[in-house]
Amino acid sequence: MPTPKPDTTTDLILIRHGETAWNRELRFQGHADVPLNDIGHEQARRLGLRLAGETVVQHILSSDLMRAQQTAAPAASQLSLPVVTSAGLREQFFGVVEGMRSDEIQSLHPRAWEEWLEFREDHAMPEGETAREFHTRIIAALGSIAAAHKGQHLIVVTHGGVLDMVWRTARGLSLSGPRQSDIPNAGFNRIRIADAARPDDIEIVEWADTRHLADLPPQPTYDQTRHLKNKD
Ligand SMILES: O=C(O)[C@@H](CO)OP(=O)(O)O
Repeated sequence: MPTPKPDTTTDLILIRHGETAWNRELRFQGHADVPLNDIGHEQARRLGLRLAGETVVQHILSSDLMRAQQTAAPAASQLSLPVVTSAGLREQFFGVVEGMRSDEIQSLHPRAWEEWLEFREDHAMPEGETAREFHTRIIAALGSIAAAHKGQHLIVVTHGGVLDMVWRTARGLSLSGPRQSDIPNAGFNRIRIADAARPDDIEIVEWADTRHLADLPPQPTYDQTRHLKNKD
C-alpha cells in the first residue's frame, strides 16, 4: 500500500483585532500601540467563547501590537494555549500620519493625501510603508507561518490591512485602492495555504462572519478613501 502523502496544508483562522478608540474616531492607526476600548474587549470576550469550540487549533499567533494581543487573550485562555507574538503581523506602517483622521492629513499633508487617493501600489504616507512593501512583508510572514506549521490549525490575530492584503492576493486584485471586502473588528475568517512555498496561493474558506458579535453596537465603517467618514 502506498504511504499517504504528508499533509502540507496550513489552516488559519484569521482575526482582525477588536475595536479601539482610534478605530471609532477613524484615525489611521498603523503601528501606533492603541489598546482596545470597552466594545473591543467585549468583542474579544465573545470571540473567545466562539473560538473555544475550535479544539483542533494547536497554536495562537498574534501581531505584537496591544490591540491584537488583547483580542487573542480570551481565546488563549479558553483553549489553554499561549499567544506567540510577531512584529511581522503588524498593520501597514503609516509613518507621520498615524493618529490622524483623513481631514487632518488633508490639511497637514495635502500632497500625501492627494497621492493616497491615487491608490498607487508604490505610494507610502510620509516615512511609511508602501502597499507593495506591506504586501511583501505579509506574504513572507504567511510563508514562514505555513512552513513552521504544516498540517496544523492556527488562530492568527492581526489587522485590517493584513486581511485586506490576504483578500486582494487570494482574488488577484491590485494591492491598492478601495477595499472590496468587509473586514469587521473581531470578525471570523478562515483561510487555507496548501503549500508553504507558495504562500500567495490562498484559499478563502470563510470571510467576515460576525454572528458571535450580534447585538453589539454597529461598527465604524469606511468609505472608499477608508477613513473619510462614518457611514452610519
Ligand atoms: O491602521 C488602521 O487604521 C487600520 C486600517 O485597517 O488598521 P487596524 O486593523 O489595526 O485598525
